[in-house]
Amino acid sequence: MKVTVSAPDAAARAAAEERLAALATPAGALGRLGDLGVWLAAVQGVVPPRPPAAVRAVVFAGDHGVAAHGVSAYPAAVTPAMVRSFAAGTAGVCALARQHDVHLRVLDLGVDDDLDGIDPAVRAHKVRRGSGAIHVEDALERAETEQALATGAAVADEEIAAGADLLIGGDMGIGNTTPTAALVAAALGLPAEDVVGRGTGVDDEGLDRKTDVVRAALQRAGDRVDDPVERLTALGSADLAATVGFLARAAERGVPVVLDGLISVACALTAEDLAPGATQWFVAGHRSTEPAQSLALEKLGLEPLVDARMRLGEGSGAVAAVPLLRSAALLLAETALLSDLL
Ligand SMILES: Cc1cc2ncn([C@H]3O[C@H](COP(=O)(O)O)[C@@H](O)[C@H]3O)c2cc1C
Ligand SMILES: O=C(O)c1cccnc1
Repeated sequence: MKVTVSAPDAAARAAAEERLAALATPAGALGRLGDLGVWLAAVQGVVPPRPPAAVRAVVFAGDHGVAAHGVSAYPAAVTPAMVRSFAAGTAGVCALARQHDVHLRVLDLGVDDDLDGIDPAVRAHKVRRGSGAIHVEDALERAETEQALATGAAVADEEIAAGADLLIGGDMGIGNTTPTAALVAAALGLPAEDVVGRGTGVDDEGLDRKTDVVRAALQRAGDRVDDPVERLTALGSADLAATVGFLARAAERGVPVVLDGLISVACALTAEDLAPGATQWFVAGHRSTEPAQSLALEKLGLEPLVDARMRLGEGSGAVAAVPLLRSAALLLAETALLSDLL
């Protein structure tokens, strides 16, 4: 099930590069903001680019079987509690989203709770409760992976139909830095020790347990991980597969995406396997403290915009980068040309 992705507009990129070089600034003085303006022109197909005005973020929530095996500093009960907090607008990313005028919605793909009383729209896409503990069993049945991938793609279509000109996929799910570290290790052919980080802040014993879980999961999955759908079935979860489907569909539809931390970037790495070329539509919002995120970004050839030692997830690092994207577009649009001043 390969997805076809077109390249961003090469003529717009070339024209934007030319305009950037002609601005009344010393050559290269805008640094990453200059590159970002050029990228925006290429993905929008217009020079100068428009500042993204309809930025829409979706938080994909789900629980992870490994959470019962000492891999997180927090209990799984936090996941449904946080989903209620997202719905109430009180999660960390909600404050950032309000500040930067980003539309945010949360969807339960696999929370291990019925979430009684919550807005039914939040639960409408649920695939299952929780996922298999990946060191002992598959995370999902293959049909569930396919359902979650299709759901994520449909959600991207909904957001694009609502007018999105920039998309963000966020995450909520205690334990999710374990399967995402495993997804990165599997995609890059790296051992567990290289990818595992402290997530919410596990101590040294927790880090050892987490490394053992990832090692056992990789061993158990074997070469099934060569196929991205099998990789998600063995090592992922419904929320992660939906995020992959969401990112792949955004690229297929030619809508740019700002990536977040480990969860987002691990899903982008998987989306690139499913939809070769998808990364051309992605920009890295921030650098997480998780080692697997940096390894995956390097593989994708992406350099993060913000490096603020954040490790929250939720899409927060991506939302925090939105003002830089808007600034980059405005700089390219509103700065005079040096030749007009002399
Ligand atoms: C209160 C709270 C809010 C969060 N918001 C995002 N995460 C993040 O931390 C978790 C991943 O880390 P680990 O793999 O160590 O469990 C996920 O829920 C992720 O969304 C949170 C975690 C907590 C505790
Ligand atoms: O990198 C992330 O997104 C991250 C890190 C720790 C915990 N939750 C998310």
